[in-house]
Amino acid sequence: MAVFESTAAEHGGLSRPRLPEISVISPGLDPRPTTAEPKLAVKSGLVRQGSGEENTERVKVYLRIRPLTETERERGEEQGCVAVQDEGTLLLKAPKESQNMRTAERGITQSMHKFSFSKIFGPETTQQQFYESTMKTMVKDVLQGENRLLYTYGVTNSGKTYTIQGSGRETGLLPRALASLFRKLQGRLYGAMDLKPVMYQDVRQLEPGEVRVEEIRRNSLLKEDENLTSRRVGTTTNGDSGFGGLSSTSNIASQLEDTDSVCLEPDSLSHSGGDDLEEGVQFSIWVSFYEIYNEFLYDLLDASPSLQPRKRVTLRLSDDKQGNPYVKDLTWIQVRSAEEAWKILRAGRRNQSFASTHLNQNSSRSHSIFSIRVLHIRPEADSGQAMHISELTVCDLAGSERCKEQRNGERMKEANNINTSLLTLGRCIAALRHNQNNKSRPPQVVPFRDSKLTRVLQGFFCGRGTSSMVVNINPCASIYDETLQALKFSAIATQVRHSCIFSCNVCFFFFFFYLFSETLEAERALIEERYEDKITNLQKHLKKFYSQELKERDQEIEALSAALEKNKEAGSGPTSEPQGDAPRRSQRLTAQTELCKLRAELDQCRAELLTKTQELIKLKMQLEVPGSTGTLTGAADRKLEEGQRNLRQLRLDLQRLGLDLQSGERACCRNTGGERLRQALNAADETLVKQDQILVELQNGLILVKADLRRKADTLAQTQATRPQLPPSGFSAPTTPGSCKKRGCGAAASCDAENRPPQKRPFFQSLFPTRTPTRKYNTCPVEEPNVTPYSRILRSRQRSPPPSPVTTPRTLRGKY
Ligand SMILES: Nc1ncnc2c1ncn2[C@@H]1O[C@H](COP(=O)(O)OP(=O)(O)OP(=O)(O)O)[C@@H](O)[C@H]1O
Repeated sequence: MAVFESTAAEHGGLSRPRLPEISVISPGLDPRPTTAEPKLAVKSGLVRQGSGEENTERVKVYLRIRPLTETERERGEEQGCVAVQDEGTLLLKAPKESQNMRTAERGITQSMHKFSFSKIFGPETTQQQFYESTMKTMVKDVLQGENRLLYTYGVTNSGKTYTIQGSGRETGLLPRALASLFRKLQGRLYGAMDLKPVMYQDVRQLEPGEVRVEEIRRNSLLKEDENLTSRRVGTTTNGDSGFGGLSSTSNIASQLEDTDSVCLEPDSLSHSGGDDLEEGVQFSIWVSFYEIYNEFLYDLLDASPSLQPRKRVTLRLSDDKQGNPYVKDLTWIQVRSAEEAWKILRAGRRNQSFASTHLNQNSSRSHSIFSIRVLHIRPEADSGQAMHISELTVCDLAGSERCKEQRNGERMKEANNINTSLLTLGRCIAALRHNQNNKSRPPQVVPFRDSKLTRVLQGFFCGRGTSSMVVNINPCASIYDETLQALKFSAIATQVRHSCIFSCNVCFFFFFFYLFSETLEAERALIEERYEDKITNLQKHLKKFYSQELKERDQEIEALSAALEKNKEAGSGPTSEPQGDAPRRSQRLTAQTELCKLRAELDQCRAELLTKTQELIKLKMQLEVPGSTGTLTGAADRKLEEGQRNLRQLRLDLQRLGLDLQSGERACCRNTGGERLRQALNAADETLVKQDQILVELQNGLILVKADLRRKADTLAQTQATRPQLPPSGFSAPTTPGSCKKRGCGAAASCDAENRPPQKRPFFQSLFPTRTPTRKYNTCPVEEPNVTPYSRILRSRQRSPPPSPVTTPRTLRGKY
């Protein structure tokens, strides 16, 4: 079965919420310090000036495995899933019931994992041994002016609090560090009352008078701790301190039972005296204690049990003049001995958030941060220049755990916040590692600001100090999967080197870049807002302008439409070129209407022409005279010939009219020849007028001929009367006196002529009907000298009867 070394080398970007299941072996990333790595010159700081990060130490990551309890053994939790291979290598083997084993059986993950650490401490490791290997050096560094951070990380119930604070006589790292610190400072402590408030104010940016307040708090806390210690005897159940119901004094009391004074092994006190301390420097020790609970900061030293229950005051994070974050208004208390500091720690612990979970009856529900500040003072020098501060911070992180296993809503919320802040810590460490290992690539932003925890610890990751990590694990098989995740997280930390000045600058750069980005973002939002306003205004104005324009256009269109309609109504035809389909259609309709009118007129003309033709035919028939009367009818023949010519001419004109009408129709269909149609019609009208004139002339000629003939007939009759003779058979007495009223009595003559063949019909019989000598021929020029035959004919022409419904000849009709 393959074994993989979990170095988390493949840990992706910052956005990946989960650590990779399997990491690839990367020999070049061996996290263990080698002998070739140079040791730092402690005095000169964390890194030597001008040195690169390659010369800096890797972050120390210690692993501590807690022993199984009897109960756990009885439950069968010991399945050999955690095995120490050597001093720095741990092997994890997934137990059967674990999720990891299930996924491994499906071939998704591996069932065995190998991890490397700076040093691994097994279950048999004592508190003293652990202190000696981890924190002892750190205390020494702090006294020499360095800043150090130690934090514990692990699953809940894995021994973090035990490691830091201890239990019973098994005192943890912190009390041992305090004891060691004060032992080393024996005879070098600066008197608290002699410390000028202004000196501390310069560093912490406190208002004058706060130191005095802190003195009062210190005394109050120390007094309360004494009261607590005296009350502790017999106190077992009353766990609520009145601060949110989260503290459990009984548990704390039981933890700290019989530890009224800090109990230390003789070894830890062996390094007494300040051999390594600078000559002439005196020291003042101040402590603070606060917790991060549900992403809120609470001062654990800002409470007195004698006070009534009240709402806890949250602290704010701020940045000092150098851009380093610090907790504003945090209580710092000067302590003069390890015992005093320990008492203050215990008093503060009473305010810490604890709760009972399914894994730990007294589980820390918050990250607690205890800080020791060492003021380096030269009494003979100016206070402002002589003072230097170093810090030792010990952070007991809350344990990571599965949220789903929390049935209580409050516990679930706590677990969520704990896991989120731990995840952010992991992201920060991963980003630091990425930036250190990939210098050619653009640096990633380290998300210190994403959680309160990473923000308060930021300075230690950015060159203001070094950090050491203690990973606590519980070898119980039932929490194997959680342990595996914690170890994967810690594997990333083993890849990180302590940040040098450059990294610090990079971090500050990130910080300022972040701030700058935020400022830019705010400005961008502001500009966007302004421009949105401007755009809105512009849109409003444009809308107004264009609506006005449209309104005016509409009005213009309406006016034009009205004018067009008016023109259409007024115009007799298409006077202008059609524009668009609608006008063209209307012009076509107008032309068709006119065409209909013209057709009607033409029909009327035809009918009249036909009538005239018939009349002419009749006249022709009437004018037909026998050869003996040729001398009398010569003029009539000439007139008749002329009439026939005119008739031909009339036919030709009619033909031309038809053609014109046809072309007019075509022009009308094309909708472009309205004018031509009009001209054609005018021409047709003119033709008709001419024909009328010709007809009138013809009729006049005929009348003249008739009158002439009548006169001659009268003369002939008178001549015959002088010689009595039988009247010719062609003459008959007039039937009625008024039968010849019209046009030379042609109708009466035609009545007789109908029964005879035309060529044999006597011309004069048809022209002169029989009448009495006293005939009432009102058109007689003798009887009516004012009424000439010409004027009568003209009158009759003007009063011509309406055209008879004579059908158009087929030949003509076919043309249309
Ligand atoms: N190295 C050890 N030797 C003996 N007992 C230990 C050791 N480590 C832890 N324990 C015991 O295990 C229990 C759980 O330890 P602790 O409370 O320190 O866990 P924790 O990780 O702080 O839990 P949480 O995160 O829930 O606060 C305690 O009873 C503690 O005394």
